[in-house]
Amino acid sequence: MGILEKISEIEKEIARTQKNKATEYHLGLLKAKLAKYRSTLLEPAKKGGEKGEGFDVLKSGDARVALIGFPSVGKSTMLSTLTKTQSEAAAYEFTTLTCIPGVIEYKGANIQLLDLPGIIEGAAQGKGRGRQVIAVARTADLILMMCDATKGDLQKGLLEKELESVGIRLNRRKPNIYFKIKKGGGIAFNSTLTLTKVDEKLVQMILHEYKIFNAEVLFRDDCTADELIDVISGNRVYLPCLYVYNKIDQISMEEVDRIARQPFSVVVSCNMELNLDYMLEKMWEYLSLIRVYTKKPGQPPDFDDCLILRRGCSVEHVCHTIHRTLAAVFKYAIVWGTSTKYSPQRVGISHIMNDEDVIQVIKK
Ligand SMILES: Nc1nc2c(ncn2[C@@H]2O[C@H](COP(=O)(O)OP(=O)(O)OP(=O)(O)O)[C@@H](O)[C@H]2O)c(=O)[nH]1
Ligand SMILES: [K+]
Ligand SMILES: [Mg+2]
Repeated sequence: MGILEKISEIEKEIARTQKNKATEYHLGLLKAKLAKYRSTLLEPAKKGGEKGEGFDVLKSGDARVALIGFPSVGKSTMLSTLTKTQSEAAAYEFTTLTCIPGVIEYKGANIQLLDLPGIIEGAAQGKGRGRQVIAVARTADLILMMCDATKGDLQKGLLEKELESVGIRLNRRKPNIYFKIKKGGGIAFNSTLTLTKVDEKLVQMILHEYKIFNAEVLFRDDCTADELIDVISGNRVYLPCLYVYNKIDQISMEEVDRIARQPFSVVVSCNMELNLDYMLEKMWEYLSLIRVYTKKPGQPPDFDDCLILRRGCSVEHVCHTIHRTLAAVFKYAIVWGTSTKYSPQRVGISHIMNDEDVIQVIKK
């Protein structure tokens, strides 16, 4: 039996197994098996097989955004509208066959936008260019999942399932489970709170399925068996995702309103250039980017040129961005903006910066 058949067998068995207390362990075990087989699909393709030609685009700029969606939802139209790059758009499916990079200039940042071939159900198992597209998606900082607003909610669910099956977790946090393989001592299992979704026996069974007999496992949240499997597998990526519903020029106002209210969703029309500004604003927010302006002593801040950093970054990150040796000679900094109680305020190297703060670094 091939891997794909094994996967499909297990999926079928999971589907027909009723979920209750008596089947809990059996299901947990099946899920662990499924995760193991699926991870073999992530391994690079063998020589002579499918190659990633045209897909290994170099990362550039401050962040990378990947356009993922079914064929003909308007991905290429979006790239051509938002960047200086033109990507062929047409009414037939699979117009785009490789990865086409463009640059969005927004709030002083250069954001790399990647147009990709459409993906379909079964993409994760190699249908179309599915595996190459998914490999690129894993390298992105944000997924723009584009759906055709005229086609209802089906596309979203199918795409999520494809990405989910190859270990891409959208809009979710990493499970708060401490996990460490040991040389001996058996399985040390603990939790910091009462667990309602797994118990020690299930955890042991799942670990044994992975042939792990010595490990320390500490649940710091009421996590599920699936989340434990994610942690053990270790090759999961956690990405923010914005669902972009295109072609709203084709649907009723009521329908537009309904879709726009869904979580993580924006509605646009690339052809008519409707609501793209709002989408860019959301994209910026989901990327967690911030702008920091620098100021030299006795001079006004340099508002023409900002540093692009991630939310939560410290003065130390700012120093490294300015020059790699600056942190070593750092004495203190003066910051104007919303991150301080007073403006200006003297801060240390671990101070956390906010969007649009101004900073002056004082050297030793
Ligand atoms: N009505 C309408 N049509 C659109 C809109 N955006 C794109 N289209 C049309 O949708 C069709 C497909 O657009 P593409 O940009 O080629 O779609 P794609 O997702 O890149 O397609 P593939 O590369 O084949 O996966 C074209 O005929 C576009 O003109 C829109 O906002 N409204
Ligand atoms: K198309
Ligand atoms: Mg295209």
